Amino acid sequence: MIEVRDVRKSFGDVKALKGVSFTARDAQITALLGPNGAGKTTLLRTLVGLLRRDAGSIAIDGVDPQQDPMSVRRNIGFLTDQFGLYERLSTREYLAYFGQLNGMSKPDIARRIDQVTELLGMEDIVNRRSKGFSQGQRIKVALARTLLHKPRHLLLDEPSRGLDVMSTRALRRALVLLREQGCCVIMATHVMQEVTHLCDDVIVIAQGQSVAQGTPQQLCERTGIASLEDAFVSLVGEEGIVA
Ligand SMILES: Nc1ncnc2c1ncn2[C@@H]1O[C@H](COP(=O)(O)OP(=O)(O)OP(=O)(O)O)[C@@H](O)[C@H]1O
Repeated sequence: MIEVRDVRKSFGDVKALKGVSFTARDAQITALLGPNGAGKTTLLRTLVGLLRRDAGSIAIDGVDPQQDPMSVRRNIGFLTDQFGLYERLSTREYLAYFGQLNGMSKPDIARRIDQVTELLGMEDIVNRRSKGFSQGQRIKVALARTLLHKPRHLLLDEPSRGLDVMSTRALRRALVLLREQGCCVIMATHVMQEVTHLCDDVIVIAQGQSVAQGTPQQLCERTGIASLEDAFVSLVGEEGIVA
């Protein structure tokens, strides 16, 4: 479970987070919805302890990532917008390296590489070096790395960008499986269809503030609007300004 209370973060004069609060539960996929520049990436980076918050509290299964970053990172998979692939390593070598960093045994690593390769349909690239990989291929490798150690918490920053239809479906299947296994998934996305079909809970963030949380249906009921996309626009205002 991830609990966030009144988290604030500025970069100089830019107030990226101005008070974000929510709870993301285990065995749920929680969408983080917000306009460009709303603070989603900043929030995710703060949750894993890559950025220091200025104020507020964060508890990941009760642990503050600022107090104990290593223990939090062992239990988290984080897909960022920067994939950080090593071009001279094959996908298999790259995944094995991260498996070792996460303290997995060799047989475990070999088994999991086979599983994520099948899950994400990566058979064609698992033995290729990543130099020259397409955007979709790069994101698959990064996703595989994120899933390899079966993290208790999964934070995904726009995971389906650049994926083709088959890969998007594979990603959704992988997330549903993780949810069944009790994983707490938070996913920043702009794809409303993904939210409607996949997500149990939605956090709406605008201008650095959390403005609403609920199931897609609850957000529609709250705004009196049938479509989630229109409800979202109503909640954040046409210009991304909180209604
Ligand atoms: N390192 C930084 N230095 C200065 N400003 C930053 C930095 N990182 C983020 N910001 C600013 O903080 C605000 C929130 O940015 P963030 O990337 O978190 O938004 P986002 O919701 O992820 O946006 P998008 O949907 O466009 O990816 C923006 O105004 C951005 O310009």
